[in-house]
Amino acid sequence: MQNRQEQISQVVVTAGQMRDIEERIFAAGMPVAALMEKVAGLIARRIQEIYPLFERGGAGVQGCRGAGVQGSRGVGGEITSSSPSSSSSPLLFSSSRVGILVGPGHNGGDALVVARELYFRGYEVWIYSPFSKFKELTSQHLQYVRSLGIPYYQDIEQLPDCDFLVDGLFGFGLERTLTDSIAAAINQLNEWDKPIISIDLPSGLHTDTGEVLGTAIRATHTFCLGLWKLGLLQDQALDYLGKAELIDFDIPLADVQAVLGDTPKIKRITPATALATLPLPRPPVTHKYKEGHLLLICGSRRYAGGAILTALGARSSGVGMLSIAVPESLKPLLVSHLPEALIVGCPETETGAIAQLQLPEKTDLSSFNAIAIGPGLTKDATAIVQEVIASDRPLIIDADGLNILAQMGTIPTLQKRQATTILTPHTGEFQRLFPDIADPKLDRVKAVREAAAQTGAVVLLKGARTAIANPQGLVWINPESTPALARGGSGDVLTGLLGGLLAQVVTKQIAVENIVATAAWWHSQAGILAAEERTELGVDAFTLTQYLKSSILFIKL
Ligand SMILES: NC(=O)C1=CN([C@@H]2O[C@H](COP(=O)(O)OP(=O)(O)OC[C@H]3O[C@@H](n4cnc5c(N)ncnc54)[C@H](O)[C@@H]3O)[C@@H](O)[C@H]2O)[C@@H](O)CC1
Ligand SMILES: Nc1ncnc2c1ncn2[C@@H]1O[C@H](COP(=O)(O)OP(=O)(O)O)[C@@H](O)[C@H]1O
Ligand SMILES: [K+]
Repeated sequence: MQNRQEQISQVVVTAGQMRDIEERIFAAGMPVAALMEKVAGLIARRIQEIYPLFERGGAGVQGCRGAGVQGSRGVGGEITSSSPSSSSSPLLFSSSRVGILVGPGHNGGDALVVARELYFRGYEVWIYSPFSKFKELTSQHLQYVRSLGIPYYQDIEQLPDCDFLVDGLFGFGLERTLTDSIAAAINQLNEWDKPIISIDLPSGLHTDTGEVLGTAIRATHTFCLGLWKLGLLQDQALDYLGKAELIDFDIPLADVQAVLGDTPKIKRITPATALATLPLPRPPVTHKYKEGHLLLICGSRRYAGGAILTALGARSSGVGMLSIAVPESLKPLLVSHLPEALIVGCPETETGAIAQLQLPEKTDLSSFNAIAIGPGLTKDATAIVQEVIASDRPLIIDADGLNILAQMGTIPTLQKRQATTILTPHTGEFQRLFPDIADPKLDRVKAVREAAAQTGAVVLLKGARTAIANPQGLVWINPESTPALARGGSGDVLTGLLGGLLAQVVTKQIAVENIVATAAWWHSQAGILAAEERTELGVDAFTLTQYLKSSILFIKL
């Protein structure tokens, strides 16, 4: 049984689902005001950790940015206080200065409670809200903070210079495109280039698609409340989120289950979900053919490197046996890079692509637990793509394999397949495969779901937040990655890794989409680790294969 924290960290909700979950909590007796108090208290405490009071005049300066106190646009404040962080000798404190952006709904209410708490902790607090009508609870909080003497501005130009801002303009209640003065204010706030902590989500983002509704706050931190909102896991939102974290406010799992129920779920891949699928530990008594036999079909005279990278990705998976079909002329090259693999040299077309599969004697496609085809093939390798699609083997199709599949007619071709099929397109390949599915850039999760439903395949749509769907509508999203992976060849490595993993576990009653999710997670974690050690510029595809093998990844778990 997974613990609560692990279960909560997998959950992804839409605005509608979040509203229904909250409704259940309120209907069960939790007062709305009490929940707001609790949530905002957690936010205020987290803010104090990230931006502790700026301390002046004593030893051990612990403030976040000295620049905030000098060179200010507006009034700087100084108070003498014995705050919880003071030592026995009285110190002079200069409070950190916070601008609180308040919207008309409960996102604004959360922000006002944060304002009050930070004020009492010694921060210098200013409130900005251009609205004249507020929800009742929000209005009460506004009245109270004003009674405390916290300055309140309706014109953005009047808001004094701050060290950081807290964005409580809109949360999941945003329904319409932002225009006019509020849009202008958001643009102005972004131009100030101050750190901004967004409550729940950066104001202006669509909660489900991550689309920018006119304009949006560019946050440095996003504190997602209670459960991960789907929009925060969509590529188009990433530029706006900064560092995103979940503020868990103890939503009962029973309420989450009651709302999400049996409907297909969207889930975040976590280290625990990835680990559960890895073929570890190995049984003590085993042999190479029991640990999976993968056939890779890849490469051409033109794209020899793609074959090497795919093969190195497969090697990193720990697969028991690796066979690699390449054009005959590439055989010496592959042997020199992967001495342990069985290299199958195949007859070539005039252009140097694989013309047909020529397996060794006593071997046919049924000898393999899985096949991965595509990287570096060129579009001249049509015959072999047709042959493996017609086979009954678990199959991964990538790169030129996908382009050939698109020419064959994606949906009618795949509907005939009985065995497992996995497609791993990037956005361009996806559009060629599925020209009738609405632009995947606008809602990647919806697009990948439709693709899986139409083909009966598991579809992995590559991107900054790779999304994986099975034909029943279950979606996994990879919540962590690095732009260091945006380099030629890193997709080839993923195909090999996934192939090797699939060959090892396909017979173990593990859901195929879980295997795909684990490969995507492993690939990204290796990229993150490599980028930490070598910067985002240091993760070429070959280096990535070295990091895939790093045991640190699994020791971390
Ligand atoms: N009830 C509570 O105590 C809790 C509050 N939470 C907070 O409440 C938020 C949701 O609150 P709400 O449902 O009030 O919604 P929001 O505060 O997100 O925004 C809704 C308000 O904005 C207005 N609005 C929507 N689109 C607009 C536009 N384009 N231009 C101008 N005004 C627009 C609506 O009329 C409404 O007044 C969450 O995001 C979260 O911050 C919860 O997360 C936690 C529990
Ligand atoms: N900005 C990014 N952030 C995280 N991962 C990325 C980013 N851009 C690309 N990737 C990952 O890098 C890989 C690129 O694959 P692909 O486009 O097939 O490249 P290639 O065909 O050159 O190998 C995919 O796994 C993708 O998810
Ligand atoms: K917000």
